[in-house]
Amino acid sequence: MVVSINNVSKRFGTKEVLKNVTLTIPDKSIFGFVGANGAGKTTLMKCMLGLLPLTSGSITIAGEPVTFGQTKSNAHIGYLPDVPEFYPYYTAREYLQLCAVITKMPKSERTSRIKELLELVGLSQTNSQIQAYSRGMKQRLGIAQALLNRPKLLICDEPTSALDPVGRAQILSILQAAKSETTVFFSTHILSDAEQICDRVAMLHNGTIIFEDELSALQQQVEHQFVFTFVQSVEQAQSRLADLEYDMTIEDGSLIVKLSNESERLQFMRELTERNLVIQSMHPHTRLLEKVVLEVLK
Ligand SMILES: Nc1ncnc2c1ncn2[C@@H]1O[C@H](COP(=O)(O)OP(=O)(O)OP(=O)(O)O)[C@@H](O)[C@H]1O
Repeated sequence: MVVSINNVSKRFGTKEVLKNVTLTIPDKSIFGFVGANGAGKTTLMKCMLGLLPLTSGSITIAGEPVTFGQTKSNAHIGYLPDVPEFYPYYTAREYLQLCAVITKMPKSERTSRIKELLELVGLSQTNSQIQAYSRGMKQRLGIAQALLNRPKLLICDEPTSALDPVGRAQILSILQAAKSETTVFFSTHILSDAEQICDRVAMLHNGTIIFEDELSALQQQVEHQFVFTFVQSVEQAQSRLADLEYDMTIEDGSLIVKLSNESERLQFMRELTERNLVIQSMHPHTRLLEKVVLEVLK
């Protein structure tokens, strides 16, 4: 386990922001840390970086206990804050060269590591100064900087939140590629981002972890579920199908039906035709985290 968070609580005055949080993060995985704004995600990340003292509990990173202030454990961490700051008049290459000097990277490694990282984040062909960068480009440079010294853990605070869909997709694919050399821990309030790349997901709600699981285990919960909308109202459709023994529920104006195999799906289509129900749309259920979250919070 690269990270072990044991019973961590954090209070600001009388306000308890983290309540007995326990999490372990396996090596070389992508761990999605999901929660609404204000849930306490940044607070936990700052605790992992030794930037905030814990009220109680303990955290270990790569076997090293985290202490408040100058913590040795930070030697194993690369960190991308939600709004990374750079020297605006440098190019990406110059900036990474400066970081390599500051962090005392051996000279013999610098050129090849910087080349490798610029390629990873798609900035190898960009020679403009950072001041001309889009938000997405700055986030990508931030990832390159965080990965420079081959950390065992990459922590990213809401790396996709401020980006358009293309920028978000680029960041997600970079994080996925980074997994071959490090463990990625990233926070987000965008459930579909976590769903796309995470091996494991934990959800923080009001300072408490309300679920934590392998994404594949969550996926099983919605496997074989299909979402139908009809020309008729969903209530009408449900009542016309009421005599059949399908597992059906209504969600947001759609009918969710469990159809476990091809013959069940074909039979269901026949039933729809026989009952004069006209399909407007049909697709597999994919919003699984949203569904799990709604169920947990019910
Ligand atoms: N230094 C502080 N003093 C007092 N309260 C704080 C402090 N830092 C954070 N908080 C409070 O703790 C709660 C959790 O904040 P935090 O920034 O950890 O949430 P978050 O999940 O990262 O949300 P966001 O996505 O909006 O950043 C918020 O109510 C915030 O106001």
